[in-house]
Amino acid sequence: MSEESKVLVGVIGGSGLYHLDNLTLIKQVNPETPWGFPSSPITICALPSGTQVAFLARHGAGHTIAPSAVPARANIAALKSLGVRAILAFSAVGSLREEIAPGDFVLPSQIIDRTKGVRPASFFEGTSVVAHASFGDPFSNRLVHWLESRVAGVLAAHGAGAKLHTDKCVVCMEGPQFSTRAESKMYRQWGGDIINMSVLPEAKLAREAELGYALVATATDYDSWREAEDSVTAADVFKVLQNNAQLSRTVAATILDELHGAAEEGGILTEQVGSMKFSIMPRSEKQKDEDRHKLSYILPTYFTD
Ligand SMILES: CSC[C@H]1O[C@H](OP(=O)(O)O)[C@H](O)[C@@H]1O
Ligand SMILES: Nc1ncnc2[nH]cnc12
Repeated sequence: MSEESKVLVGVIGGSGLYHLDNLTLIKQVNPETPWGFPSSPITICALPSGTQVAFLARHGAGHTIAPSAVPARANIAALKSLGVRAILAFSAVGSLREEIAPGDFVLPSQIIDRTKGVRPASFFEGTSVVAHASFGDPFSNRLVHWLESRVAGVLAAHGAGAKLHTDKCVVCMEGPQFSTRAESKMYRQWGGDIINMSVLPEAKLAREAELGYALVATATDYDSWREAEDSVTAADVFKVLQNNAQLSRTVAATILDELHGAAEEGGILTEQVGSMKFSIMPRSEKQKDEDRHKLSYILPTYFTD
């Protein structure tokens, strides 16, 4: 692949976002990774400038994969295998705060994990290699900061009143059922601002693969904490999903070129590179060659003999 045709940015589309706009299809690829196939074939497409990006639908092109069954390891590994350095992940979320209205965008900076251990959450799981990734800042701070003014600009121009909220905390629940009212209120007390079923283990796996990762969340509902209101239903979510997805496409179409071009600037795309160096327990003869080979798929720097 020539320097110009590198695919540096990957986009993961969530509920309602199954394609991007204004792109020319280059090809579809479906890499079989050591963790299986991704949710759907990955579309490599070109922006009008020629810049290429990779797009992957988290729940499959026809939304056939439930949040607990998303093959997140294969998704992240497949994007990494294409040369992607950073991922913009879109997600439909419930709001746990009055000021975050349906239709608003959120760039969270923290996560509370309420998944139930049923999702494979590490590339090292089941191998003879042990690693403890640093996850205190679960998103790539510089990338998130870079996005703030760009997303705000798009919302000001095209958002019809949609606001951008930053420095918020996303609760990731297991689902597929929505939360009880008691849980929804508890998450607010814990400091949660928005809630979804998808950011984990995606963000953890991106970190293990040394990829930049930011979540662009769009609020669809007020979950179930408001006493006087009905609790959230999927129908409530669907009502705003299409609008949110269209605005997300506008965000992507507006910023992807500049983001790709920013690859060399201040490590916006590469701030996680090197982060696993001190997370992997030192090599020992007890580590199996086959496991090291498997891990070389995502971390060739550390696992190529
Ligand atoms: C359709 S409502 C619940 C569903 O929507 C969100 O999906 P995504 O994050 O992929 O946009 C949420 O996480 C749940 O999976
Ligand atoms: N209320 C909610 N809870 C969990 N995930 C969601 N995705 C959209 N709305 C949600």
